[in-house]
Amino acid sequence: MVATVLVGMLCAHLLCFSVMFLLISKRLQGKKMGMDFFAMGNLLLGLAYVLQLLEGGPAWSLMSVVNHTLTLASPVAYWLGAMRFFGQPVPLLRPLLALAVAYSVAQVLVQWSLGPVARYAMLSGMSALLFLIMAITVIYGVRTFAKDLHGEMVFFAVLISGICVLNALKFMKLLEGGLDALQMDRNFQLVFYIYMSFLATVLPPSIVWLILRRLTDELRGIAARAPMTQLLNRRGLKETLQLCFNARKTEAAYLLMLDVDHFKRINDTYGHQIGDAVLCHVAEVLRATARRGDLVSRLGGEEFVVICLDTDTQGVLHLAERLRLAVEKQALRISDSDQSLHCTVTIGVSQSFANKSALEDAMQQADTALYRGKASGRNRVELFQPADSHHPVQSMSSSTRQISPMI
Ligand SMILES: Nc1nc2c(ncn2[C@@H]2O[C@H](COP(=O)(O)OP(=O)(O)OP(=O)(O)O)[C@@H](O)[C@H]2O)c(=O)[nH]1
Repeated sequence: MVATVLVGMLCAHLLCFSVMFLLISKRLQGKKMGMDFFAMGNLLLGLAYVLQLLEGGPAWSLMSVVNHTLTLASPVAYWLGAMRFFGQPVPLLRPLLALAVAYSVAQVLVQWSLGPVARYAMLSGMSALLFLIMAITVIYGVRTFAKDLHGEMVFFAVLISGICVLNALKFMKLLEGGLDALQMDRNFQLVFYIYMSFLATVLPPSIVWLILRRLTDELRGIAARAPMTQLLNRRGLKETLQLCFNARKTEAAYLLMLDVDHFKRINDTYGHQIGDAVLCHVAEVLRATARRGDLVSRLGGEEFVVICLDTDTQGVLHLAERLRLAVEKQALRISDSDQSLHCTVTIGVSQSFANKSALEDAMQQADTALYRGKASGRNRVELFQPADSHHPVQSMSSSTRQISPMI
């Protein structure tokens, strides 16, 4: 009786969460992250338990063959769903149909040649094997494809190992005690159903949590980047810098402010579309030339900021010169024409700073040095000098800046 109630509740859980997964997958539209596959996994397992309730006990019937096939197909659907979640474009229906046909034929052959115990043992053995492979893959994922989901993956590995062990025990009990081991109210079967009910309650919210994490990470990524260049924006720069200082990855940082020279002329001569292409080109050159770990951002207009971590004054001046040279040397080919467009940048470099609250000061310093560079002829690197604070270089509006030909 207790076991029947447990299995009944298990069915209700599985089928309700199947509908919920389906609704979420519809809501996610194009990028379903495997939710439709998880819905299918829950549906197959839910139907398998419905058939088990209808059967009552071990029997050789079409219903039993279908029940076993559905039971084995559901972890395969979860498995494929997990692959989808991690971005693999795997199909669902064809593998499931192939499995259903192959496993149904295998059941008939095993029942006919080895008897009913062997057929039930085959289901437990195959399930244990599937869950073992799943647990190993999840543990492998902690170190490779799912590094960012470390805690969640360990949690899944523990849960999957539990069901793997229970299926292995069932396999052995069947070999030792025959079909009697499957009586629903036996202690082992009760433990089995309690664990399955626990999984059916805990796993779906955990999967929804994974989806939520992916979505919020994506939203945070979108909010932290400028759409045109895909570089960090001001908000993204501040957040990433804070993370670097929090993780104590860096003791001190330098801020480089880069401004495209005579950018207004580029816009006026070639139009805003080419102006935008120049900004994307400069962004790409900066991204490719900066060191791994340096933070490259566009704050707006034709101004870029690079934050260099783990270096000293000599190192940052060297890097700034490398960036300046890279922009000067790499021309942008204008599409639909043989022309290529050269541009240059002027770079102001701040003094070193060691926490996020000093960021605004560092920007001010780099800005002051940048304007000194503009006043001194552009296409150059200028380091902020403490004396600049006493005799600040006047910020020049575009109308008072010296304009020299550059294209
Ligand atoms: N195409 C394009 N133009 C932009 C964008 N943001 C700002 N601008 C233009 O960039 C130009 C900046 O010009 P100025 O600030 O006068 O500076 P400049 O011509 O680069 O001269 P210097 O900085 O003194 O060398 C302005 O004409 C802005 O309209 C953008 O996203 N795309």
